[in-house]
Amino acid sequence: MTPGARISAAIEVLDAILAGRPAEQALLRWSRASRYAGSGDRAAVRDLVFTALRRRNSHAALGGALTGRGLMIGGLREAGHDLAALFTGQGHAPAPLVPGEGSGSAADLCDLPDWLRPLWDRSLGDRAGAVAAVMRDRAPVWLRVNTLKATSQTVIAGLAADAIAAAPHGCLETALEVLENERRLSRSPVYCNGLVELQDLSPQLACAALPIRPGMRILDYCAGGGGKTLAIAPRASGLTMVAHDADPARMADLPVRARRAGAQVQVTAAPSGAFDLVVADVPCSGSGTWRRTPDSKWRLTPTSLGDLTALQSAILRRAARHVGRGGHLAYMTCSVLDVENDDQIAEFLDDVPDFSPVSRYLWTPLDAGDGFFLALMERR
Ligand SMILES: C[S@@+](CC[C@H](N)C(=O)[O-])C[C@H]1O[C@@H](n2cnc3c(N)ncnc32)[C@H](O)[C@@H]1O
Repeated sequence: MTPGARISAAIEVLDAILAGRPAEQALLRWSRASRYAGSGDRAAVRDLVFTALRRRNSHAALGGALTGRGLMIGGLREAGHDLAALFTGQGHAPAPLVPGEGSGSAADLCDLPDWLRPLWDRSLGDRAGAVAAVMRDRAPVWLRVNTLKATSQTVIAGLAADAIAAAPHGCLETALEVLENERRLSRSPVYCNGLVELQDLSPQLACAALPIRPGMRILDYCAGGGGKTLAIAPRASGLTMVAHDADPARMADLPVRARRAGAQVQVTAAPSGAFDLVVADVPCSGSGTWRRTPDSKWRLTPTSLGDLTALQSAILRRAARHVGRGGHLAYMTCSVLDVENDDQIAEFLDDVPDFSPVSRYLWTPLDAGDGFFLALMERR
């Protein structure tokens, strides 16, 4: 596909997203209907679409309209492209610009929904503007070394053999940032043989901050695909790892992933008995991960956020019942919003007096990876 044809495709996909279709679905539909598009074309169109969604407000302002065409004009203007050379109307390129099109300004615009700004500002204080600005960019790719099978050094060497460059984080040696050729990862033996998992830095730091000792009984109460379960399993010997989720289908791949990682995990629909540590990685707005899923930033509404906070509160209380005396409860979200984080913990500690706070972390892209929250509490 020519550069102009890729832009036309991105315009079509963005229009479908603006009409309400989730981004992944819209991309998949376009890709199925466009057999002529190679893998490079699909990756390029995806990049154009995701960049436009990350910067939706400012690109719409620069492009003069909140439409696929407006977003692409705004994005290409911001990146300094020659619009006349791309919008030619020739072949599959978009129609030429009409006079005045694409002459808007985006000064002082923030790429967050307007209704969310007060919550965002209250949650992040003097970091609010800087975190919002970083969220306009692509997130780096991080790997977690599976220490049941490999060391960071062997992984780095194995990846290098596939021309993939990776480097460890200064504070957590088992977290590797992929610096070059990330698209080769899915075929690399290091990845296929379970020596690494794709996992952002911040949840890795959160799992590393959990108080884990050999022989503990640990319940991952919202296990989903098992990202936290598999990050915790290598941390000590003799752990009993139990994974639970209200939607068992979300855990369908967990046994295969655990086998590939060499980890022992019991999957259950009904956890029983007391645990030394219960992890509640609750459903959330994902506001810390909007670099990766930028369309969810525009889909979130005050109502859906209210529904989420009610669910988080209920899960936290249910998960707490499984913590034994002297055990810990770890509440996690990939959100930076107080209403999902500190406010939840403050209310919980007021309501459930046998828990006391131990520690609290809020990572943001300014100091780690995605936005991620962890509150650790102890049952007296
Ligand atoms: C943020 S995701 C978990 C991600 C997972 N821990 C990981 O690292 O891959 C939240 C999970 O909570 C589950 N969930 C929703 N309501 C729940 C409930 N009432 N009890 C337990 N799990 C619930 C969802 O099905 C979803 O899989």
